[in-house]
Amino acid sequence: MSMIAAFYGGKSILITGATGFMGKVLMEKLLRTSPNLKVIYILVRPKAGQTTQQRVLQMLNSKLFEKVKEVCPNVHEKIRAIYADLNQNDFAISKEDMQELLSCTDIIFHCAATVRFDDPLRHAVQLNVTATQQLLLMASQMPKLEAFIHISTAFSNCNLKHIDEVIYPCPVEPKQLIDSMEWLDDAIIDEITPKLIGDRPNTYTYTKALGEMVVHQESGNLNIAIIRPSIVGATWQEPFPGWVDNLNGPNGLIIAAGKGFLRSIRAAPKAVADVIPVDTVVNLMLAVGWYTAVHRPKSTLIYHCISGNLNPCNWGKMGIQLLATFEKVPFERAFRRPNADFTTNAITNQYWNAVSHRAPAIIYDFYLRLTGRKPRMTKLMNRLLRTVSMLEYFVNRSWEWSTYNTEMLMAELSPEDQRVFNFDVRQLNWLEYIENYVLGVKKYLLKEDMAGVPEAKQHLRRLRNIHYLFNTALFLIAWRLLIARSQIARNVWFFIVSFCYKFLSYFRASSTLKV
Ligand SMILES: CCCCCCCCCCCCCCCCCCCCCC(=O)SCCNC(=O)CCNC(=O)[C@H](O)C(C)(C)COP(=O)(O)OP(=O)(O)OC[C@H]1O[C@@H](n2cnc3c(N)ncnc32)[C@H](O)[C@@H]1OP(=O)(O)O
Ligand SMILES: NC(=O)C1=CN([C@@H]2O[C@H](COP(=O)(O)OP(=O)(O)OC[C@H]3O[C@@H](n4cnc5c(N)ncnc54)[C@H](OP(=O)(O)O)[C@@H]3O)[C@@H](O)[C@H]2O)C=CC1
Repeated sequence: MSMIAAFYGGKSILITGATGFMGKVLMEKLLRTSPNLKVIYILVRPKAGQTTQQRVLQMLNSKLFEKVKEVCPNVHEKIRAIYADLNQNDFAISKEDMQELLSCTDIIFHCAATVRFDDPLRHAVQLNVTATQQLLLMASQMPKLEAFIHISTAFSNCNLKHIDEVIYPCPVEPKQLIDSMEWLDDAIIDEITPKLIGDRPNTYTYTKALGEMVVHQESGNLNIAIIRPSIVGATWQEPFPGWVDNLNGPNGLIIAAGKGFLRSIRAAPKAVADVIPVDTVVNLMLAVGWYTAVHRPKSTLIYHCISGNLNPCNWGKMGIQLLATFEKVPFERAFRRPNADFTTNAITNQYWNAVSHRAPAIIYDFYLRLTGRKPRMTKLMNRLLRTVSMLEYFVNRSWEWSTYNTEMLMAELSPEDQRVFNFDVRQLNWLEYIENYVLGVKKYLLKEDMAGVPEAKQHLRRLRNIHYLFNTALFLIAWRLLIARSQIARNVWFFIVSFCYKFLSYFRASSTLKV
């Protein structure tokens, strides 16, 4: 019997960010392995015209939750959605709901965050710092609370090369920053943002670091742990391989590469691609929740959830495997044939962006205009290149994270728990994982049917022929223009033609002699 699964039995668990990528997988695993848990409270806001209840229903009816319904048919009853907006005071939770949360919660998993790299500092501070502070305040009023698990990111200290399982000091006091956000206007905040974030690449990593500092400062008597996952990718094994549901991290780029929009990237092929499957992160979260509540470590432990030091894969290898999979199971209606060129040189990158990305987009828009349709490819390409430029920081560097706490925890688990809550990434086969990842992107993000694969392959063959034709035509035109303008080119041309003629004559003469 799994000790961890038994631990969650009968518990009331509060999850923030449950509608997000990680939150959904966490809920699914909890319900599947501990169907006798008491309740999962989730803080949900209405969104895109849907009420909180509608959102939860839609989520539970998705493919991700199909398996869990077999072991826990009353899954709807186990989840209690609470209207909340983490940007509001007291999260805009009603008095009755707040009372219930305060008196009943046993464990908190704090996953909610803004993960956008370009969020204005005010918004990122509000969600990643102030909301964490408010949640800690709430937690301190929960008499039954056994553990508070805070999800940060391995990149919160990405300005360092080697990162230990400690909280590093921030150049600014989080409380001072929170206070200043109240009286500074947006224009001034935007102006000082680059100075504040310093050598971090964006407001996301900066505010996640501040969030950790707040957790450290306001932990009081709470039993707290911090988990720092690296780049979270599709599921590895559970509930089934390859599940993804948003365009963050590698997902958007896999689509862009598979559809042939993105054919080269400024990235170091040897840099470690520190991707970690979402189910691995969730298994570690649940193990940490159990360990923190049961063993009550004296200080806040930080756990790095990364793949690089145990089972490294690099971007070059990932690119090759992606191409091999696109070959086997291509995405439908590709714009161009997939390709994955890497360069670390900024000028070469500009060149490839112009030739391989912008020029085809302009030509395609010209074709759309000619056929009476609205041009759209240039706009799409500019947006994609902007996204790629924001991710470049993470694909041109490697980091080293120490993993003593994660390894200690692995050793603490019983063999059964090591199996059910497996977070040992050494067992991951990258080639298989990447293949399933691409299949998952195709099925769950692009909603493409496998029946369309032969047609997609046919389409790629057509694109290859168009590519050859286009290149031949371009070469002939360029050559013709050169011959018209340059005596040297003309001489070279006559030399090649006469050489070929002589070669053919010799070949014909020698074959006649043999006869
Ligand atoms: C040559 C080929 C290559 C070969 C292959 C080589 C290997 C390939 C492997 C790949 C290497 C992976 C490197 C990963 C590094 C991750 C590092 C993470 C480190 C930290 C991890 C964390 O701790 S935390 C999670 C990370 N946090 C994000 O990852 C959010 C990012 N994101 C945003 O910060 C905003 O998204 C941003 C971008 C501002 C746009 O902002 P924006 O306002 O312009 O756009 P919006 O987001 O509003 O979206 C507008 C439309 O773009 C669509 N779209 C959104 N994202 C898209 C996307 N990535 N690719 C395409 N399309 C995307 C969206 O679906 C909308 O489509 P529509 O308009 O049709 O609805
Ligand atoms: N994905 C990754 O690669 C990595 C993620 N992380 C961390 O993991 C955690 C989860 O990330 P992930 O699941 O990928 O992120 P998502 O963007 O998928 O989910 C974010 C969640 O936060 C919720 N949220 C955002 N704003 C509010 C608000 N004002 N009120 C209530 N809820 C809100 C979202 O709700 P809604 O659905 O309403 O928008 C959503 O449920 C984050 O803390 C992130 O920093 C760390 C490393 C890597």
